Amino acid sequence: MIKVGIVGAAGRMGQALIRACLGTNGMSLTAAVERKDSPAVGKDAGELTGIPRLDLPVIGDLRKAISNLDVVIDFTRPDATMEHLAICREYGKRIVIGTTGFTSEQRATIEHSARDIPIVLAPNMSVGVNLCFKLLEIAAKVIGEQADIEIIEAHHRHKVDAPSGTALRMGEVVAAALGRDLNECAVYGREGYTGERERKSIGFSVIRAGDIVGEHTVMFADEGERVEITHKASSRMTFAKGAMRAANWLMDKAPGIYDMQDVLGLKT
Ligand SMILES: NC(=O)C1=CN([C@@H]2O[C@H](COP(=O)(O)OP(=O)(O)OC[C@H]3O[C@@H](n4cnc5c(N)ncnc54)[C@H](OP(=O)(O)O)[C@@H]3O)[C@@H](O)[C@H]2O)C=CC1
Ligand SMILES: O=C(O)C1=N[C@H](C(=O)O)C[C@H](O)C1
Repeated sequence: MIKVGIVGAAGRMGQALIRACLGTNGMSLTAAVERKDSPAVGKDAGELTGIPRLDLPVIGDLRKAISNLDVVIDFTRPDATMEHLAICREYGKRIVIGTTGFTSEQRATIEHSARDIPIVLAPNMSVGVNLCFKLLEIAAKVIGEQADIEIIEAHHRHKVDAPSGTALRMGEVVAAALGRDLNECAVYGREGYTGERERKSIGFSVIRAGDIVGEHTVMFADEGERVEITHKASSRMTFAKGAMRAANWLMDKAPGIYDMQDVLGLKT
């Protein structure tokens, strides 16, 4: 059995991850971790998730469990993930990171840590979104040069980072396929007297509303026609199952940084 520790256990994703872990053959939920002052600490991980008792109390410090884990799954906040990553590195443990919103310095630290431990880092663990990344590469190569490219994403009212990690990755995929640098061509929202659209810009629009789980559209708009590639998640279980797949895949991997394209065998 693969011994799994879930950090951010009381969160929206944490609860889905607990259910996904319990439903995955060969995986054993060994630790459920929250921040140390969370009201969830001490509560039963099953009851917290709305399922029967697991007799596994939520703990407030990953260090208390790390020696007994094979892999840590972290969907929390960037600063918290950096702390958990440091603990995994110290103890030589694998980590699957689903958190989004890292600064470029934090990303560099994650990449540096991958010299010592195997890491899956992916802004979206659903199969469908990862398939969309491949479709976007094709679309960008076929019509990207002449089309105006706009990325629109919508998420629930509680989401704290924008644009979503997935939308940013979509932008990176499209920009790379066209030989552009996203840092130079991205336009994040428009307001006031903007002037005409820059030909080679990639625009981002963000919606935060209600309980939307996660929706992404990339629009390639030419004159006379447009192509839209859209993904709509209707349940967080799609991300949670992807994270279990990533954790299982990571078990025999050497230290390094991997993403869901590696896990799903989509790298060309
Ligand atoms: N890669 C993917 O496929 C997906 C990625 N995500 C990303 O996952 C992250 C979490 O999303 P979501 O579950 O909706 O957010 P939530 O706010 O619901 O959950 C985050 C949890 O992490 C907890 N937390 C914060 N700090 C710590 C800490 N130091 N130690 C342990 N736990 C901590 C929070 O506790 P508290 O609330 O008490 O602060 C909270 O329970 C986001 O970055 C989101 O973008 C989401 C879905 C899919
Ligand atoms: O915060 C969320 O909910 C989600 N975050 C991820 C992102 O930022 O891309 C993935 C998913 O869309 C849900």
